[in-house]
Amino acid sequence: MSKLFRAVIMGPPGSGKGTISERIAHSFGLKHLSSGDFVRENISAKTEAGVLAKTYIKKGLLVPDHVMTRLLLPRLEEMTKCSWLLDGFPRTLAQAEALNSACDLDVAINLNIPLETLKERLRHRWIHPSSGRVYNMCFNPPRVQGIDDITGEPLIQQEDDRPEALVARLRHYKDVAKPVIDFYKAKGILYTYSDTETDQIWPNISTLLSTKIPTIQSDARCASTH
Ligand SMILES: Nc1ccn([C@H]2C[C@H](O)[C@@H](COP(=O)(O)OP(=O)(O)OP(=O)(O)O)O2)c(=O)n1
Ligand SMILES: Nc1nc2c(ncn2[C@@H]2O[C@H](COP(=O)(O)OP(=O)(O)O)[C@@H](O)[C@H]2O)c(=O)[nH]1
Repeated sequence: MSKLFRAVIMGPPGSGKGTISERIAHSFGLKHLSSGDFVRENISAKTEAGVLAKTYIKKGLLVPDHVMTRLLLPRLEEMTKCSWLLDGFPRTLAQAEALNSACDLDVAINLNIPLETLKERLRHRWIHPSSGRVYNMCFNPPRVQGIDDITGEPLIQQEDDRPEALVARLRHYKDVAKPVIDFYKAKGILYTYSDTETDQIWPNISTLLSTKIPTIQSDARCASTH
């Protein structure tokens, strides 16, 4: 009997969610769903939820739960034949509860990375805004400094990746993420990884997923979005 695999990945800004999600998508053929990318797509397409979301993001605020769930859940409901990994959602307990009513998760990956490491990584993070591709000038630099490998377009640094902004973002993250972590712990699906290096964490995540995913038939595997 084929079974679809559903996972979420959580962690503070800079913890490596995007980087690890790409590795998981590539190695296990899951679809990587980035909630940040969904938000950006909706803003560009000027959908009702996108227009609303933009008013919050412009002020540096999180998009309210009802807007995020309105934006995300219909997309998930379309993916009835796909195994997926959701990155950046849920961020709050209300989002986790809404997701729980829509589908059963198999695994919640939680990245627990020291503050100093996060600061250092985000200081060197460069982004290709239209695709969401992420680089790090030390860990995975672009081929040409300041230029996206695929499109040749310029890379940018995000204002809120500055160390001063990061401390406030992290404090907020801890407050809202704690109940979500407890929610998944109580369900028995939480897997927490603590280290300063993605390359140390990755083999452990890969081992975990190898034990969970072989039962999934190949027709339930979907290509990555990137
Ligand atoms: N559950 C979510 C997901 C996203 N967003 C909004 C706020 C973010 O500023 C924006 C982009 O989301 P990303 O996850 O791409 O970006 P961040 O910079 O917040 O995340 P990180 O630094 O963890 O990669 O979308 C939100 O409010 N709630
Ligand atoms: N030095 C270093 N940088 C890393 C490591 N893992 C990820 N990065 C970089 O750190 C930044 C944050 O990673 P990202 O995947 O965007 O994290 P997210 O905010 O949780 O999605 C990016 O610039 C990555 O390229 C690592 O092990 N070491």
